Amino acid sequence: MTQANLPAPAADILARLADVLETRRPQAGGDSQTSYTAKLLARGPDAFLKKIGEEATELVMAAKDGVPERIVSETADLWFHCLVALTHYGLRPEDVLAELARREGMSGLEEKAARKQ
Ligand SMILES: N=c1c2ncn([C@@H]3O[C@H](COP(=O)(O)OP(=O)(O)OP(=O)(O)O)[C@@H](O)[C@H]3O)c2ncn1[C@@H]1O[C@H](COP(=O)(O)O)[C@@H](O)[C@H]1O
Repeated sequence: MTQANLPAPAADILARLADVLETRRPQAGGDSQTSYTAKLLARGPDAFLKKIGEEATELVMAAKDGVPERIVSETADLWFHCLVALTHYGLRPEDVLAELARREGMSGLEEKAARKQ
């Protein structure tokens, strides 16, 4: 899907998904019987952190195979589980987007060199 075909600005999609995930928290009454996210959040960090590891590995395998559809699908799975983790820790995709915005235009090589000083 190209940028032009996206149904809404990407940040809106992430924010809307995060809004849904917040309703799945145990404190918000998330129901493990009807929601995958609620089940994952109720099981605690070990459960969703393990999923992040699995999805990252699946993305690596998809990338090695070089099939674009699978790379996109596995990346979506990985992003979703990262959003579940952010939800647990009371963070939002906007926090990550702000960090990426802060880094915009900053060379990765310069940033790494600055870290060493
Ligand atoms: N974007 C997603 C999303 N991406 C992936 N997944 C789920 O992530 C799970 C993990 O994928 P796997 O390939 O590992 O499948 P699996 O072997 O069945 O997983 P496990 O049983 O081993 O955990 C699958 O059940 C997928 O359906 C998602 N589940 C939900 N969402 C979004 O979250 C919203 C809320 O979902 P619920 O909380 O389930 O209502 C949905 O409306 C969607 O917008």
